[in-house]
Amino acid sequence: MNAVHFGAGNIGRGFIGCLLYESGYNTCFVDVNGEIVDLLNEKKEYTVQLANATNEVMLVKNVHAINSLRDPDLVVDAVANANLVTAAVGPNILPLIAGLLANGLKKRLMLSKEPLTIIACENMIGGSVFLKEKIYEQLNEQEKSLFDVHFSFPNAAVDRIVPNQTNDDKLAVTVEPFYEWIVDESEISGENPPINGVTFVKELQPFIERKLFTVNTGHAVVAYFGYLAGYRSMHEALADGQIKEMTESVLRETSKYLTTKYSFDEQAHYKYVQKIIARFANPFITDDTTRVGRSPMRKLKSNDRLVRPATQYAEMFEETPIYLAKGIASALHYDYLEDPEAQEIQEAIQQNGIAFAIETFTGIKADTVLFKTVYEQYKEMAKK
Ligand SMILES: NC(=O)c1ccc[n+]([C@@H]2O[C@H](COP(=O)([O-])OP(=O)(O)OC[C@H]3O[C@@H](n4cnc5c(N)ncnc54)[C@H](O)[C@@H]3O)[C@@H](O)[C@H]2O)c1
Ligand SMILES: O=P(O)(O)OC[C@@H](O)[C@@H](O)[C@H](O)[C@H](O)CO
Repeated sequence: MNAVHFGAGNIGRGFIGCLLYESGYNTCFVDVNGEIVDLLNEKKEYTVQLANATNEVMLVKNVHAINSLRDPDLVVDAVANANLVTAAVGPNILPLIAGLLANGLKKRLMLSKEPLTIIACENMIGGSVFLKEKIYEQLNEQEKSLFDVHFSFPNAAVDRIVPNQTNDDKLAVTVEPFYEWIVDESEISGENPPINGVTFVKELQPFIERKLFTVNTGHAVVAYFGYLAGYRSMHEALADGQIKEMTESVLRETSKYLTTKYSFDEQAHYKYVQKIIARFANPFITDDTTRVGRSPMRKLKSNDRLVRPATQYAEMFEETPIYLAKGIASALHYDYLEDPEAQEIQEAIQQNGIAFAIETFTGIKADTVLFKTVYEQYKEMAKK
């Protein structure tokens, strides 16, 4: 079985590649990082080490790679011959891989009538459907109808903390032991693709919201509160009692929203939250506040981890989630020089003021109490 995976980065090698190998696939990574591509082609294997007391190391074999900038035609051929396509490139990059995927899938239709599943493994709601939309922008009506018959794009939720890597071996990845990959099988035509470790569900929404608004909301606020307090590592940030307490308060707000909306058992959800906070504090992992806080424009979007639970909470309970508002305000303060999105936000604030920035980046309506609270929290933080 052949798998093509776009993005040979942290989650690509450290999670998806690992499960694909264990499931018996030959995996072709597609990436624009020439060094990683060349190393994968030279070694044809890499290691994944668990960040726990065992330090267990797994060898991932049967891999090679294509540099999509250098050899786009090879990518088209690889997609045409694939039994499964996955991606973990980041939501902002999905539109950039859509063209090659469209060409690969068109070519595949000439070679095979077998159904094919394409899964975007990104931290976003509706990632695979978003990729599908970007691919369909490149098709005529007849091609769209054929794609509808042969290809499915089930949304997914992926969870495993994989920090930026600092190993001497550039291919080696250290990952937390925990993982979860949930795929919406209601969107799959034909058989579910055989992937060890994947949970197929009939309705993804509760799972992706639970993951995004617990793991990623909690992670993001530790990163932003931590960065503003001068911490560069997630450990330092979490060791600060005030930040830990504020993070727990944020997660109490998302828990109230999630358990009400999806009727989750409150005790079971509380345990889920505690487990996640313990994962953030895993002493065997070193993670940076600037990795976790990366791309604040993306993280502040109305459908993402900060604003969506806040607006939903405000609507559902007719009360303002004060700690989520603090989290949003802290993301608006995030000014890391090496993050272009952080710089864009800071420039917008300098040129047009914070009210403009809140409206522009979060989409929160100016006449709401939530807007006013974010505004006040931003000003309050600026005094410190
Ligand atoms: N790292 C984690 O803990 C984690 C966990 C769950 C989900 N995710 C999600 O997985 C996705 C990737 O995150 P990551 O941490 O692996 O990031 P990463 O930066 O380590 O990996 C992204 C990879 O995509 C490659 N890339 C960039 N442009 C490309 C293009 N045009 N074509 C092909 N490849 C391209 C990059 O070179 C890089 O190797 C994100 O959506 C992230 O939210 C990450
Ligand atoms: O990847 P991002 O930028 O959406 O979010 C940063 C981290 O919160 C994220 O990568 C987590 O480590 C991951 O989602 C854990 O499953």
